[in-house]
Amino acid sequence: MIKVGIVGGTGYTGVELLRLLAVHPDVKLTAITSRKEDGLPVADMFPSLRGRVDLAFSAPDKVDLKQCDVVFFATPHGVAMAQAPELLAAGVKVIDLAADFRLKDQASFEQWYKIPHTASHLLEEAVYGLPELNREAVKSALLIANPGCYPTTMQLGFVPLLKAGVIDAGSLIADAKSGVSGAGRKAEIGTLFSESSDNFKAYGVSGHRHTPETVAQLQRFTDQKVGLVFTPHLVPMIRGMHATLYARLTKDIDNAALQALFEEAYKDADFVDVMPFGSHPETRSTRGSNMLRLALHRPEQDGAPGNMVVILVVQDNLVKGASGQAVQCMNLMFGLPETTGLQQIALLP
Ligand SMILES: NC(=O)C1=CN([C@@H]2O[C@H](COP(=O)(O)OP(=O)(O)OC[C@H]3O[C@@H](n4cnc5c(N)ncnc54)[C@H](OP(=O)(O)O)[C@@H]3O)[C@@H](O)[C@H]2O)C=CC1
Ligand SMILES: CC(=O)N[C@@H](CCC(=O)OP(=O)(O)O)C(=O)O
Repeated sequence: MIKVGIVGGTGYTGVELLRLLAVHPDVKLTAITSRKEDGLPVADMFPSLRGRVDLAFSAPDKVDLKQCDVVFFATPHGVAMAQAPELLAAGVKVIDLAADFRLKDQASFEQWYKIPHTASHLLEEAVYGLPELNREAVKSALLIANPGCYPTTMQLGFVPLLKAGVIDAGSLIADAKSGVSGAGRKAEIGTLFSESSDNFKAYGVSGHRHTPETVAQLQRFTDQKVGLVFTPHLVPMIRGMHATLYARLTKDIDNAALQALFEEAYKDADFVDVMPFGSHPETRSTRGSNMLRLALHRPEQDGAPGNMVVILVVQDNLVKGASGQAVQCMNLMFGLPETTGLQQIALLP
């Protein structure tokens, strides 16, 4: 059994890790931290876990995380970088759901996250945990930088086209919407019911920290210089993410060949569903599951196939966009089948 520790067990990605790992056949939950809830049985805070998780939260300084085989950090940016060096030195694998190790460039991290990087010597060794694009590296990783939720949708949507060299990499557009759980469980005015329900707004339009992360990753797949306009929105739903991606075609390619590019790219990907051309994936078709669904469209111009391709991508921000993806990485790091414990079908309605 893999002994698992979770730092930040009371947040949304923390409890999502608990939901998935409590029924994972190869995992023994060993330590779950919370600074505020030290001593409280986990199932007292989350009754959905009654009978499944019999641990109590421990303050981070009261628990020896070095007894674990792997520690997940479901914490704000900056927490994992403080503890990862010691854990790695003790032979413990680390999966950070925050951004501490996502950007290889320290200056870029410090510019976007406004905190000094205190473990920059680990940036090079950290592996970006997007298995569909990085599977072999994930398998041998000791330190995983789990992608942000928006970057997962953008990369899985754009990469097959970039790799094939059929689009202009310099003019990518991503118009994405997230459920409110994407902002975490901490109290904030913007996520109050009366602020976020019956309302719809864009944010971070002039610059969002997921842009440099996504551009850096997309750049791995093309010699062209990547340019991305990314506009995130907050929508009045709890879970779910929908991205509408736009790319300008530079090659003469028909719709069947476009579709074939995606089917080929994801033929071995259990968690990417390439839907029939022209489909309209719904966020609820991924709710609670680790599946990301996408579909291609080619709007007509003057009665002929136009030169823009539109990719619709949906996922659950807390599962494929965070905790499910982190468990997918853990499975690969420990030599398990990638899908272990992640076979849930989405909840409907
Ligand atoms: N929500 C989402 O959809 C996604 C989130 N992420 C990333 O995952 C991480 C966690 O997000 P989320 O679960 O939403 O956040 P939450 O705000 O819901 O939870 C944060 C957790 O971290 C703990 N925590 C806070 N500060 C510290 C600290 N200094 N030391 C130790 N523990 C701390 C909190 O518990 P306590 O205060 O009791 O210690 C709490 O359990 C973030 O970095 C986020 O950016 C990534 C992808 C998607
Ligand atoms: C709705 C909402 O606020 N979403 C968060 C993204 C959450 C996440 O994936 O991001 P990080 O791990 O990079 O912080 C945001 O826009 O910052």
